[in-house]
Amino acid sequence: MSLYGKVALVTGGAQGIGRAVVQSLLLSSAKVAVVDLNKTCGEECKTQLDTEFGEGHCTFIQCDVSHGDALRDAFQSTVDQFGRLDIVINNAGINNEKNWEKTIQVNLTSVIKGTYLALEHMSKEYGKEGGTIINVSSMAAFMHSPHQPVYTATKHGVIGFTRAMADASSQGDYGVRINVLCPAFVDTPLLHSVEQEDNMGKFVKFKDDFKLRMDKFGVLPPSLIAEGMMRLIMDTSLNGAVMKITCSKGIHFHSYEPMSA
Ligand SMILES: NC(=O)C1=CN([C@@H]2O[C@H](COP(=O)(O)OP(=O)(O)OC[C@H]3O[C@@H](n4cnc5c(N)ncnc54)[C@H](O)[C@@H]3O)[C@@H](O)[C@H]2O)C=CC1
Ligand SMILES: CCCCCC(=O)CC\C=C/C=C/C=C/[C@@H](O)[C@@H](O)CCCC(=O)O
Repeated sequence: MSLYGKVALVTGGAQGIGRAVVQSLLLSSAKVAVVDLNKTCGEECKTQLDTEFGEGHCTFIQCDVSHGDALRDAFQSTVDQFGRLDIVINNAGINNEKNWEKTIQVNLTSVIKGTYLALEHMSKEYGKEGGTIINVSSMAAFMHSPHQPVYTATKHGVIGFTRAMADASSQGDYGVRINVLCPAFVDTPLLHSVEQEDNMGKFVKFKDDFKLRMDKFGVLPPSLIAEGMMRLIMDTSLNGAVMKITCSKGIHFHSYEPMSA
């Protein structure tokens, strides 16, 4: 299915998982706003994508997603440049147990803010045409470990928030599908931050345990996460889905017990 005429916004889109998703969106003919803190990486990314896809298909907006007004401006700038918004990927994330308050701001608060801003631009509640939102969590929300307590907490939070918002969307007739994606270990720069005391603080001493888990469970290519993301975007039957991507089971979904009294 083509995404011709659709406009996407990807936070943390300049490298890693976000960069792979941007590539897939452009290959499907969507227009894409790459929203990222890293100016150098973002500008390099745009130059490469302009060369590959031609100018005018993507834009780079430098923005710290944890600054609420800046994130609001990034959404507005996307709509100003491309005329509409249909797909929002709240992907930007960090792994910092030392500055754990920042980890909560980037990984959870900004995902909530990004979801609310997406709804302002896409929900029928606001007179808009509908759309789809994907929030990025992690398998860390299902398999906790001693080296990332706050990171793990934020990823649990992303799942709970997304599932509740998906119900709000269906019951409130927002016309917006809201799903969550949980990758296992992925080969990106973030994965290497686990070795650094600056990121992990006192939990850095558990890095060998982390590496053992990586050896045991394997490391996924970012392209497979992009493939899962495209499935969540294209499959219009999905709302409130929790997609997991692991080496052992590939792309699959978590199933929950039905709600009981
Ligand atoms: N790499 C992995 O093994 C896994 C990653 N994830 C999640 O996937 C998402 C993407 O991670 P990766 O691509 O691995 O990381 P990465 O570090 O390779 O890329 C993250 C991107 O987000 C940007 N970013 C960071 N803080 C930002 C901020 N405040 N405002 C705007 N942009 C910001 C960075 O500049 C970077 O371009 C994160 O939410 C992460 O928690 C989930 C499971 C596994
Ligand atoms: C240093 C920051 C990077 C953050 C890394 C993560 O977010 C990593 C995710 C953590 C755990 C991954 C576990 C993977 C397990 C699977 O391969 C599988 O064995 C689990 C199967 C369970 C299932 O799919 O239901």
